[in-house]
Amino acid sequence: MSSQIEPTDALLTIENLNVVYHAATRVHAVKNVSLTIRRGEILGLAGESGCGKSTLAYGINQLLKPPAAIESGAVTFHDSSGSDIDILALSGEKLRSYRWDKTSMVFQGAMNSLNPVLSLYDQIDDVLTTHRPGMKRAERRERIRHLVELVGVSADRIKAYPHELSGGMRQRVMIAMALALNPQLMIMDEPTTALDVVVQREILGEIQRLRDEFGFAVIFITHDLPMLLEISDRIAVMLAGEIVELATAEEIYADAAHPYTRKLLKSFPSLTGARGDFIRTGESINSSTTTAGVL
Ligand SMILES: Nc1ncnc2c1ncn2[C@@H]1O[C@H](COP(=O)(O)OP(=O)(O)OP(=O)(O)O)[C@@H](O)[C@H]1O
Repeated sequence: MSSQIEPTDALLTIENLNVVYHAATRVHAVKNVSLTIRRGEILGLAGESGCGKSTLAYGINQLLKPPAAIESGAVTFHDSSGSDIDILALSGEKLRSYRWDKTSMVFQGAMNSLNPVLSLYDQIDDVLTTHRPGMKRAERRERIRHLVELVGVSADRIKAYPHELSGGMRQRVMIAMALALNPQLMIMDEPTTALDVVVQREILGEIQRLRDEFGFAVIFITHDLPMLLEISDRIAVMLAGEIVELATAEEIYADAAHPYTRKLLKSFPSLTGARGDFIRTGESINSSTTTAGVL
């Protein structure tokens, strides 16, 4: 549970958000959710499959499509410039630029959504040419090399195509793209689920290190509560569309208040080891950061 940053002020405020799917049967997927994301924090969003985590994440970034509809609520981004942005009122170009500039997303299975016919270089270059039209070619080249190195991919691989890379490397490239415009918030929806445990931990270490270096906030979504206990500053637990508990990772681990949180904790029997470490790989993530970046 590393955090050199003391997150104090609000970056994103969600107020009484309600999202409904108007499908064959009406599904009230997000119920009256209110939540504040603090600048620079890693906020874990936990809960079993179907509880509404992705719907909430997509909703706060205005990425939901019919039959989903935001029925009510407000989402406000408190920009570092001092101005507040009413996200649900954004549309068109303003919404597109908000999404990459202020908030970026790494989706579930995103590593498979890289364009197979473009090199890594060209995919990252695409983000920069679209959103930073004033940037010169040489500046973009420099930025792309820097970005891939930041996420632990050697710059001499940037001309490679997605199929030439391992899943872990592809996911690192997705994170590099998400970092491209220096966002203040990164939403990560199960970013490591498809990866094996060792690679998963390296990438988690990388995310923490980057957060410490750049100070962006992260909403990290997964059903894997032990993973969240290790990397999050605070954890929100979702059950049937509602946030039923919000506390620091330490509080959740030591003294979860809600019976559902306790049930979730119990459903991971290998949570604690003899040394009190989380023993998914036998050591705590903080002690594994030295190996982060090794592929
Ligand atoms: N397109 C859709 N049409 C109807 N209902 C949907 C649709 N997408 C999601 N839902 C329902 O909304 C609820 C929340 O789903 P959501 O995908 O947000 O949950 P989740 O917690 O992210 O699950 P997972 O971890 O499996 O991704 C579920 O009951 C789901 O069945």
